[in-house]
Amino acid sequence: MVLADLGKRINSAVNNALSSAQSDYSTTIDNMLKAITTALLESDVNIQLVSRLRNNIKSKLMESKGNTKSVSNGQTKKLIQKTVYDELCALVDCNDGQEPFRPKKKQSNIIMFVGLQGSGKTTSCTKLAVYYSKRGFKVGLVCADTFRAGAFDQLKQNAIKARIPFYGSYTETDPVKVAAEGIAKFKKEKFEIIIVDTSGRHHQEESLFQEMVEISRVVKPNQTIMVLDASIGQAAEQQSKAFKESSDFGAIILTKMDGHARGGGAISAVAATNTPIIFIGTGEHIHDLEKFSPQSFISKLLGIGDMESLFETLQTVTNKEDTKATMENIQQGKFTLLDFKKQMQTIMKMGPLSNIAQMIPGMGNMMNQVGEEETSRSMKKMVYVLDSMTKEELESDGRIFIDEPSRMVRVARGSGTSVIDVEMILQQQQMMARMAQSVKAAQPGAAGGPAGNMPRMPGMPNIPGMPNISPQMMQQAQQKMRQNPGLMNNMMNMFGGNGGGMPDMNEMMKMMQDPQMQQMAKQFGMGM
Ligand SMILES: Nc1nc2c(ncn2[C@@H]2O[C@H](COP(=O)(O)OP(=O)(O)OP(=O)(O)O)[C@@H](O)[C@H]2O)c(=O)[nH]1
Repeated sequence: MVLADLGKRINSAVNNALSSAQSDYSTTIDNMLKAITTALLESDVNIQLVSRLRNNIKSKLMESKGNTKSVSNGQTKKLIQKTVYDELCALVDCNDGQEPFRPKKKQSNIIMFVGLQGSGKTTSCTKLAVYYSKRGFKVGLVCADTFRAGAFDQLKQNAIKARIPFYGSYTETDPVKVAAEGIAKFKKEKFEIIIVDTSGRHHQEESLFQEMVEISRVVKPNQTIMVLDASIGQAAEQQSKAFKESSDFGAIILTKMDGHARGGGAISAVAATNTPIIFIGTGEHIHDLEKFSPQSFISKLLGIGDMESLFETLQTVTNKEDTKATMENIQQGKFTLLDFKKQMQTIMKMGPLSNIAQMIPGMGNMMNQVGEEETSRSMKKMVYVLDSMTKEELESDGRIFIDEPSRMVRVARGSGTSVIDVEMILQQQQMMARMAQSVKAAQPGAAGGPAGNMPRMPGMPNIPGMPNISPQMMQQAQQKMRQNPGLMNNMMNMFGGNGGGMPDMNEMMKMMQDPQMQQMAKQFGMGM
C-alpha cells in the first residue's frame, strides 16, 4: 500500500463516519477508528503509536461529545475531522523543541551527511545544495567518501548536472584528509554552505562509526544530517539510534518517500525518537526534496492541499520584477504574450507538475484525469512556440498574428510545432487578456466597458490539461467579477498585487473558500 492509498483509506474512514446512518455516536467513532488504525498498521506504523492515536482521538471526541447522540450536526462533523487531522499530525511530529538550524549568509556553514550505503546520501547532498543555491547561497559539495569506488564520480556527475562546484580526489584514500582539504578550499573562496558527503557501509559497522567520529572532529559541522531510507519502515528508529551514538546528528532526511508503503511507518518511528525530520526525498530528480512539516505532510496525505509548500516553492521561482510588470499590465487591462510566457515559465520552474498539483487543493485530481505526461508535453510545446516569437510579437496583444498570418507559419516552423499549436497559444493568451480586461473594468471607478473586443480565433481545438472555456462561461465569469469587486481584488492579490510582488496566501486561502469563486472554478474545470 503506497502512501496515497493510506490517505484515501483514512479519508474514506472519516467520510463514512460523517455520512453514517448509525444513530449511536460512540459506535460510529469506533467504526471509524477501526478503519483508520487498520490502515496505519498496514503502513507499518508502530502498534503502540497507533494505539495511542486511537485512544487520544476516542477520548477527545467523547469528552467534547456533550449531548450529541449521532454525528449528524455540522459542528460535530468538523470536530471529528479536526481531531483526526490533529492526531495524525502529532503522530509524525518530531519537534524536539530546538530551534531549527538556519544557515547564515556571508559565513561558512558546514553541513555533514551520514547514513548507510544506498540510503540516498549522495543524491540528497546534491538536492540540498540545489535547495540552498536557489535561495541565494554560494554552495559547494565535498566528496569525503573514499570507501566506495565510483562515489566521487557519482557526486561529480550530480554536481555538474546541478551546476554546483565540487571537490574530491581519485587518489586520496583518507576521507578525513579529503574533507579537510575540500572545506579549506571552499572556505578560502568564501563559500557560504559547504556540504560534506561521507562514506556509507551496507551495515552499521564499527569502522563506519569510527570514521564518522574522525571526520566530524576535523570538519566541525554546524549541522549533521542523517539520511534514512524510508522503505525500511519501523526499522528507521533502531538505525537512527545506532548512528546517534557515534555521530550526534541533529536532523534527518527521509528518502524514497515516493511510492513506498512503509513511509508513514518510517516517519512515525523517527518522530518517536524526537529527532527533527527536516526534508523528505520524493524522487530521484534533484528537485524532489520537500521541506518537512507535520501539517504539510498530513494535508498532502489527505489530499487537502498544502499552501505552505506552494508558497515556499513560489518564493524561490518567482521573479519579483516580472510579477510586478505583469500586474501593471493586468491593471491596465492588458495581458501580452510576454506576460503569458512568464507565467508559463514560473509554473515550469516549480518542478514536476505532479508535485505542484499535490499542493493545490483539488488540483491533484485534475492532473490524474489528463495525465502528467500529456500536460507537461503541452506546456513544453507552448514554451517552444513562445521562444520562437520576436520581441515585437511577445510584447503585443496577439492582434499582430491575425493581421499577418504568415507570422504564425514562421513561428510554427521555428519551434518545430504546427500552426494549430501556435493558434492554441494565441487563444489561451486571448482568454487571459479578456480576463485582464474584466479586471480593469471591475476596478472601482472604471468605466466598466464590455470586455469582448479582443480578436478571436475561430474553431480552436482543446488543449489537453487546460480548462476548456466557452465564450458563455467567460461572460459569466466577467459578470461575476464586475458584480463583486472584492472577489476581483482577492484575485489581484493572489497574483501578487499586494504590493510585495508575491502572492498573498491568506488572500488565496480566503478566496478558495469563497462560494462564488468555487463555483467559477468548477465552471473552469478546476476543482477547489
Ligand atoms: N525514488 C527515490 N529514489 C531515490 C531517492 N533518493 C535517492 N534515490 C535513489 O537511491 C539510489 C541510491 O542513492 P545514492 O545517493 O547513490 O545513495 P548513497 O547513500 O549515497 O549511497 P553510497 O554512496 O553508496 O553510500 C539511487 O538510485 C538514487 O537515485 C528518493 O527520494 N526517491
